[in-house]
Amino acid sequence: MSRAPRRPVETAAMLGSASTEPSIPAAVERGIWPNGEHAAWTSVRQERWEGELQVQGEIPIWLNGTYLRNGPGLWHISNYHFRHLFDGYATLVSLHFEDGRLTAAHRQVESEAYKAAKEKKRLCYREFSEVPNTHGFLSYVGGLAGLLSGASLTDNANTGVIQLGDGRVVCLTETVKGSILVDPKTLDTIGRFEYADELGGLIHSAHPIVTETEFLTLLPDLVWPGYRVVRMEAGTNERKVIGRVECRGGMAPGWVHSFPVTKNYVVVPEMPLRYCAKNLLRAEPTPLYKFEWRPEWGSYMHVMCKATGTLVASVEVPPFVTFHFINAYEEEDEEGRVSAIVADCCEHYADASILDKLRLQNLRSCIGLDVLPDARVGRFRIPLDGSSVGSLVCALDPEKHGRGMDMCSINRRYLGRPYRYAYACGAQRPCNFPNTLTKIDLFEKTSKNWHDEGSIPSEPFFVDRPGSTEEDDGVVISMVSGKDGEGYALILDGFSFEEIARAKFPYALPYGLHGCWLQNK
Ligand SMILES: CC(=O)/C=C/C=C(C)/C=C/C1=C(C)CCCC1(C)C
Ligand SMILES: CC(/C=C/C=O)=C\C=C\C=O
Ligand SMILES: [Fe+2]
Repeated sequence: MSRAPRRPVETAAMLGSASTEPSIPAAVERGIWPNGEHAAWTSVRQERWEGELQVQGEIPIWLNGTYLRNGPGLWHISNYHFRHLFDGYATLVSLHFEDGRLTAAHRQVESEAYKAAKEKKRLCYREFSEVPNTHGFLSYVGGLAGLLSGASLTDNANTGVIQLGDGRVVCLTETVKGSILVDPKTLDTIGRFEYADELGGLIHSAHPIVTETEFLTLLPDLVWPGYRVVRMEAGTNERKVIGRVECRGGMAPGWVHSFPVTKNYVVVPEMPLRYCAKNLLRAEPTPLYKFEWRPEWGSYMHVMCKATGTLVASVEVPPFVTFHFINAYEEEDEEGRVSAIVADCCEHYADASILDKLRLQNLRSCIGLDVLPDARVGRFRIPLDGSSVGSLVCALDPEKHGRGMDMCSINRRYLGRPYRYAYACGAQRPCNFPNTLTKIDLFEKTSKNWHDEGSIPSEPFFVDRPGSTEEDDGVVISMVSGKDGEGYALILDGFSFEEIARAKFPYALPYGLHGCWLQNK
């Protein structure tokens, strides 16, 4: 049984084309998108492009380096259209700043999944919600074996991009095999990042914590429900286990898209949104995809000492749903002993329906409708005094960011330390997706917001000014998909949150997820 295409073939000639000149259909130039779609949710026009951008305003002369952003930018193969935002093949975008000038480029990441789809003109690996066609019992068994061995899992590294302490640049997703080395100058795919250890594991957190000295991540264990906390020293490919956390509740670990750290501790969240074996095996997606909602299994925060692997706390907390932790830090009592950990996240009021709201059909068809579920800065307090319960509250009035918020960054120098400012996408309602950029002041409990009607900005990424001493002394970079088929790189001042420069791309780029900054040495 072959699947019927869900939507008519799009105009964008994509798989296979490698032209460096943008070819923009006349209708798109006039701002009319095929099927009335927004550029944010329309597949990237071509495999690659690079060129200099004209800058309006002024790029600070100190901003010297490259901002890389990854995301799922291609949502169809031939005439087969993917369902979910997270299914798209990875599109890597770069903005290279030098002496006030800006050159940009984008290029598809050449994962095995992408190359096979291009060659065979069909889906060949399991993506976030898509499963390749199977026929009959034997292929069901084959599918099961492929899932258990990891052979059928995608390596489509579409979630983020990081720079390791030794300078290597890696695109990542939730599957371990989807760790792909790229050349940040050419955006060429170099090849798979091979972990030189025996840890195995098919999935990991999409958001490792990366510093100059180490890479920390979580490997969820679906067989013996728990998480291994692992560390890879900069300059090596070898992960070593720091320790293991057993799940407190239920038969499967919770989804760990991200996790927070403090100076001395790794925090392992155990969400009620759990991996689900039955849903992993299904060919057709459920509203919670590979997961299930199990609040009765409890919600927990575990705290592990980074140096020793000792579990120092494991507390029950109210149910929560988060993709992204913002930051965490240690609180001390009068004697200077660490008495609690504060961990902040983009929290969706324990409502997992946000996952299904990220279906492309919903994103494309509900523009302007107020269907974005509420979200807040959720602040956990995890006591380290032996208490069994932690708390979760709003860190500020969610109205300050339009009751929507996700896709956050901070000044990286404050990672794991007390901090004041978070940058995120927020909401100006009515909307079906975050459509503003917000700077949140967690001391004053206020915000500054940027909005361009009809536009969808991607994650605001804070870059600090070399030599700065104030936390918000720097710029915030975002890439914006405009409503009329235009797209631009946007630079906001970190302190005032006012626009200081923008530079138009030759054509709008789709929405992207996470980025990193590579400082020119
Ligand atoms: C883009 C993003 O934020 C998340 C992507 C998640 C992916 C690609 C998850 C893939 C998975 C499979 C292909 C099977 C196993 C489970 C799971 C990790 C959800
Ligand atoms: C786009 C997104 C999650 C991305 C994961 O990497 C969440 C958006 C939430 C909307 O409020
Ligand atoms: Fe993410």
